Formats: sequence, structure tokens, C-alpha cells
Amino acid sequence: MRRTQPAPPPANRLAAFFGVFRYSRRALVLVWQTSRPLTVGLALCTLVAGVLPAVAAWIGQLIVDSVVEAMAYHRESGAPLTLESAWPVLRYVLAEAGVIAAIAMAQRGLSAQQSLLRALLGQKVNVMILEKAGTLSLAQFEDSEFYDKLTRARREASIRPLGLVNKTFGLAQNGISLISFGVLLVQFSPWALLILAVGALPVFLSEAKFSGDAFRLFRWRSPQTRMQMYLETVLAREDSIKEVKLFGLEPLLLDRYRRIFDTLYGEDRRLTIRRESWGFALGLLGTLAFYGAYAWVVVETVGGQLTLGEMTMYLMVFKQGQAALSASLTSVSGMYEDNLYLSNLYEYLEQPVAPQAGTLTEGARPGDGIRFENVGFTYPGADRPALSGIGLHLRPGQSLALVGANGSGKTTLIKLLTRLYEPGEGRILLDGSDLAEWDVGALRRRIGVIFQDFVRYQLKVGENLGAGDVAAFEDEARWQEAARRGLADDFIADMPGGYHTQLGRWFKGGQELSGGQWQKIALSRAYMRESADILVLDEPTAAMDAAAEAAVFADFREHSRDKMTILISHRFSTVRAADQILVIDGGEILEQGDHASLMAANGRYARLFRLQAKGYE
Ligand SMILES: Nc1ncnc2c1ncn2[C@@H]1O[C@H](COP(=O)(O)OP(=O)(O)OP(=O)(O)O)[C@@H](O)[C@H]1O
Repeated sequence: MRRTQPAPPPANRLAAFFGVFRYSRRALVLVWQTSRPLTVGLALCTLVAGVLPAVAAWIGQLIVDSVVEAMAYHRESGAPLTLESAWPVLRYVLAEAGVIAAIAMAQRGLSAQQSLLRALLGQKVNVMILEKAGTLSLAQFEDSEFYDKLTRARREASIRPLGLVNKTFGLAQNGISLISFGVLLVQFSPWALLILAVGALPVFLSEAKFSGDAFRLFRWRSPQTRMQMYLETVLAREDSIKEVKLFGLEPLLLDRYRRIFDTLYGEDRRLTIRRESWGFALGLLGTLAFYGAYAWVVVETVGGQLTLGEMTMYLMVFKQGQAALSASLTSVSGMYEDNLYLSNLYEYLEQPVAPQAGTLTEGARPGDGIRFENVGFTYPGADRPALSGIGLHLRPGQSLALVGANGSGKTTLIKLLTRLYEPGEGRILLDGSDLAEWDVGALRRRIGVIFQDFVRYQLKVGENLGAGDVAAFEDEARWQEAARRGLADDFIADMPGGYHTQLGRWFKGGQELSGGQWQKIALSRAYMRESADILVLDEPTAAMDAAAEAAVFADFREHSRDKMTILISHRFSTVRAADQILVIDGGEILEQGDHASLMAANGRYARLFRLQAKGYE
């Protein structure tokens, strides 16, 4: 947690203050790209809504002055009041009504266009965030600081760009109003203008400061907010609620949830109180300036220097001018806040992505298979390597089994082979070419893999299979073929909608499967990948019954004669048939060979094999 960020030196602070405004332009471009007609419409309505209030004030003056004039005329001439004689006044009233109607129309137009833009822009930014997510590496997702950035970007940024643009337009609208009020007011006194501007400045400065503080608070808290969201998920999702209930975890987790809230609330309260107290004190200065100018106008009118109409106009201009000024100052400090939030979004979007330089779709020595040459790997932030000195050669048609205690590095080896991570030392070759030189798409098309923690998609059964080969995502014939090989066809046939049955509990009518059934779905998914000649099964049968497991491996051996297969299993009955067995311990190869040679060597493998065999006697 970065609770104690050092305050930047004064010069930098100023630069930082103005620096954050750089995102205004980007937000505008974003809005422009989202919808040109709506952006233009927004600008037009802003202009109309900005100019017309001054016009209304000016017509107000004409009304009062012409009323005074007409009253004097009637008093002096004694002429009767007719519609015709009242017309010089009434036409102004009519004009003002027209102006007010136009303002209302412009404001409706603004809010309609804003709400349309909000929807479009939210969608656009979310798609940008998700597209970016697709280009990031697994290591970035596993990095908690990066994950914070992603969470912050997703939580707030989809509404912020429009907020920023609305405020920019709001500022323009108020700015236009102020200029037009200024044109009217300067005839009274340029000093009055100055008094109003100076009076509002302190509030603006305090607003800007506190929005900066609020933003920093928001950033610090990201880890706690994430923990809160996580606790909400654990406490209220079907996949965890079973265990939470049985272990009676609710009070404990809920208490933790409450404590996080209390800490956050305490910080919020302090900031809110400080922000509002300063806002009130400095706002008083503005009010004081306003009433000073008010008194001045009144005195001038009493002294006969201003007509009643002029006084009415100035008072209106003062009132509306002050409102416009403080609204635009709030816009500016709000813009500062939006800019800061937006900096998050861009920080995330500009996260560097490792260049995928590889272009090979075929290796230098086709048919050579997979080679690991002295491969080592350490997870980012870990202090000891997860793998080191790994060497192996697997030819087409051969099978490899990885054996080792929990945490010995078996899954890590698969992650390196599938290029989810790059080795820190040594290299991995496929068909004689370094994996780094391969086109990632071409490489991944050759690999069919199921991980221990495979995904249970809340989609249709068939789509759960189709996910294994996007080209055949909807191909029902291929679904059936894969399900047959993965031994899933029997239970799928018994489901109410067959391959079109919705799986999982998230959506209406969804069916939940047993652990073993899900595993059969995952296995079938791996079989969907027809083009793959490397099949990796990371504990594929752990949840299956014994008969299913035996059938899976019989089929697996039968169908993978010309393929390379890598199998991770803790069951020696399945491991023993592999051409090569690698015993891994603490990230290093302890023993290597086939079943017969490892048994003859009488080492760790032989000991573990006998131990398991004994259990079945
Ligand atoms: N994403 C990760 N970030 C950091 N360390 C990790 C990560 N994944 C695994 N490790 C660590 O790397 C080591 C090897 O883990 P790996 O998952 O490869 O083990 P495994 O042999 O597949 O274990 P198991 O039999 O339990 O599946 C472990 O010590 C683990 O704590």
C-alpha cells in the first residue's frame, strides 16, 4: 500500500496540477470518435444554452424600462390602456418567453444527447479495456498491482470520459454566459467584474485541492476495495457458499467486510468534513463579494445613476453570473478529478505488452518434436526458481509423464511449453525452432491442453466443448465426436436439452454437473482441437471413477499414436505406460527414464510406485 506518498516539490506540484488536464483532449477525441453527430449536437446546444441567459437578462431590462415608460405615458396622457398601447411592453414579454423556451429546449437536448453518449461511450471504453486484457500476459494478470489498475480502470473509467466532456462543455457554456454577462456588466463597472471573479477564486482552489486528495485516497484504497469485492463474492456466490455455510465462515468474513468499510468510511468522513468546511468558509468570501456588488448597484439606482430596468438587469446578471462562475469553477475542479481518474484508464491501456515477435508457422526441423534445453524459470517476485536445469526430448508419437510432489513444478513446465510464460534460462524448441520464434497462434493451434483448473463455462454443453476449437465452436457434429472420445456423450444424451443444455447455475434452466462430469467435458474440449499434435493433460482423471479413467487412457493411447502426449498424474497405474517418465522434485529432474528402467534403478519412483501398489493389495 502506498499510504505515505512523498509530496512532490512545489514546482512539480504545479506541473502535476496542470499536467493532469492533458487527458481532456483525449477524452474529447474519444467522445468524437464515439459519435460525431452527438458531439456536434452537444456543442450546438451548449452554445445556445450559453448565450441565451444573457439575452434573457437584457430583455428583462427592456421590459422594466418600457413598463416604467408606459406607466409614465399613461399617467401623463390619461389615455386608456389598450392592447395596442401595451404592445411595446408585451412584445418583450413574448420575446423573453421565447428565449426561456429556447433555453429549456437546449437543456433537454443536452441531457438527451448526454445520456445517449454515456451509453455509447461506456460500451466503447469497456470494449477497449477488454480488448487490452486480451493482449496481456498471464504474468501481468497475476501481478496484484496490475490487477489493481485493471479494477480501477473498470470500476470508474467507463463513465468518466463523458463526465469530463460534459464538464468541458458545461465550462464552455458557463464561460459563454459569463462573457456575455461580462459584456453587459462592464458597462456598469469593470471593477464589479473583478470583485466577482476574485470572490470565487478561493473556493475553486480549495475544490481543486480536495479533489486531488480524494483521488489519492481512492488509489490507496484499491487493495482494500478489491478485498471487499472478493468477500462479497465469497459470501454470495453459489460456488463458495457451500463451504462458507458448512464451516460457518459468514460471521468471520462479514466482520472483516465491516471492518474494511469502517476504515474506509473513517477516511471518507474526515475528507468530506474538511472539504465541506473549507468550501463553506471560502464560499462565504464569494457571497460577500456578491452582496458588496449588489449593494453598490442598489445605491447607484437610488442615486439616480441607473434606471430601474438597468438595476433589474444587473441584479439578474449578478445572480446568474455568480451562479455561472461557481458552476464553472466546480466544473474545473471536477474536471481535475475526472482527469485523474482517466489517467488510471490510460495507465492501464498503455501498459506495455511484450512484443510477439515470432512469425514461424513451421519449425526448422519438422518432426523433431519438443526439446527443453537446460530450462529454468522463476515466477516474478518469487525468491527461488520454480524450475531449473530441465532437459528433455519428446518425439512425435511418444508420451511423457510428469511425476512429482505437490508444488514440484509440473504445471509450471506446461505453462512454459504453452508460452504462457517465457523461460528465464535455457530454451524450449519445437521442431528445431525456439518457441520465441514461433507465431503464438500457430504454436497454440498445435497444442490441446486441459489444466487442473480448467474453466467451467456458464454456456451450453456444446459450447463448452466448442471452446476447444473456435473454428468449430458451433459445429454440432464435432461436438458429438469430441464428447464420444472424452466419454461425455452418455450423460449429455440424458440431459434435457442434449448438447443445447445450459450448464452451471448462473443462468435460468442451467444444469450443474458433478466434478467427474465436468472433467469429461474438459477432456472432450481438449479433443476438439483436431489440428493439435501435442496433447497435454494435467491430472485429467483425478475426479473420474476408475472405469472412466481406464477407458480414457485406453482411448488416449489408441488415438495419439502419431502425437506427442504429456500427462501429469499422481496415479502410477496411468503413468507407467508412458515412454518417458520425469520425476521432478523442487523444480529439478530427479529421475528420468521409462517404467522398467526407473524400477530397476530402485530410486524415488520405484519407492512411490511400490507404495501405491501396496495400497491396492
Ligand atoms: N502463478 C504463480 N506465481 C508464483 N508462484 C507460483 C505460481 N504458480 C505456482 N507457483 C509456485 O511454483 C511452484 C511450482 O508450482 P506448480 O504449479 O508448477 O506445481 P505442480 O507440480 O504442478 O503441483 P501440483 O501437483 O500441486 O499441481 C510452487 O512452489 C508454487 O508455489
